[in-house]
Amino acid sequence: MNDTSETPKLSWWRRLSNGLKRTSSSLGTAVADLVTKRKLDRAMLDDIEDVLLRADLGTQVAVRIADAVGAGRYDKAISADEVKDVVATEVEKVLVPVAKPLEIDAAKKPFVILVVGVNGSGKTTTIGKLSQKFASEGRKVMLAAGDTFRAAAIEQLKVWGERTKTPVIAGAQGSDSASLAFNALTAAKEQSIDVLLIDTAGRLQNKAELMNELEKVVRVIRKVDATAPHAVLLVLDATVGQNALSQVEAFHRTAGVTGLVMTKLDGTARGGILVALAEKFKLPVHFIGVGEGVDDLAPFTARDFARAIAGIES
Ligand SMILES: Nc1nc2c(ncn2[C@@H]2O[C@H](COP(=O)(O)OP(=O)(O)OP(=O)(O)O)[C@@H](O)[C@H]2O)c(=O)[nH]1
Repeated sequence: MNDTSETPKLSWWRRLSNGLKRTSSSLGTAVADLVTKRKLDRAMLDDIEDVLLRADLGTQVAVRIADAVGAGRYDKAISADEVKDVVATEVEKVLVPVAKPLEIDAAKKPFVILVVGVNGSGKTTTIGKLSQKFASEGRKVMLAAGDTFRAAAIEQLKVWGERTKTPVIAGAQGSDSASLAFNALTAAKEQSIDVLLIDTAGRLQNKAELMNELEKVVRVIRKVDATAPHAVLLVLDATVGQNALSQVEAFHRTAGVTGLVMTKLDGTARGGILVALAEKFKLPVHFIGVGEGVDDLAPFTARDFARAIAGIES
């Protein structure tokens, strides 16, 4: 898939900027169209604000960027590259405080990671990718197929388990996911596992019954280890746009989200939603997914993301 002569950093940059191409090119094209024909005035700044809003960056950030573009530039010609530079600088400022790696505390054995999110957001795929990453760091990993709703999710996790040579604790479809999580954590303790990744069934944030079930999973895990889960990762699908805001609110209230993973940034022109989330919730963003392959999940870095979204080359 990648040119092996490239350094890993460069190949990841290429994957990131390719992944964000739909967002950056619609933003870049719109900006280029706006700035070529006239000198900067209030109307142009309003248009730039609209372009940023369409990329889902959120009102506050869009206004701030438009103000920064305008500062000292009224009645002068401005290039698209200048605007992109301002976008990148301002977006990076919002993202720096949230770009935090997921720290695995080796004193917690196992370090329990609960993975939550709405249906189809990419939880199971993300768990597979993380399992590969942790195993490659020499950690003993175990997976718990807590998405007992969907037979396909259990199978999908087993495939990832085989691929990454990771044990998978699974029950029958329809079995109680809280008791499965309990059994998995007990087994992980017995087997001196370093990281236990628990999958959960996708649930809509406004379905009280399913959200209560998630609370139960957390309560039951704590019977085995009062300090667990040590991380609660909310997996968000970037293509849902503004709906991600209410997902974060509801899952944070129910399960105490400690960090975000945003997937499918390759499939949307609205990748700016990550910036709006960072501005509003200030929750750590650990990883982003820009494809279905095992290498398409990477630690989140503010500068790279900001430059990629602004459409700046390398
Ligand atoms: N393009 C793209 N597709 C992704 C990414 N992450 C996951 N997917 C795809 O999204 C689909 C749903 O992913 P799953 O991992 O099954 O989602 P889930 O959250 O476990 O789904 P439920 O079990 O229904 O809740 C699959 O086809 C994945 O291959 C990504 O970063 N980019």
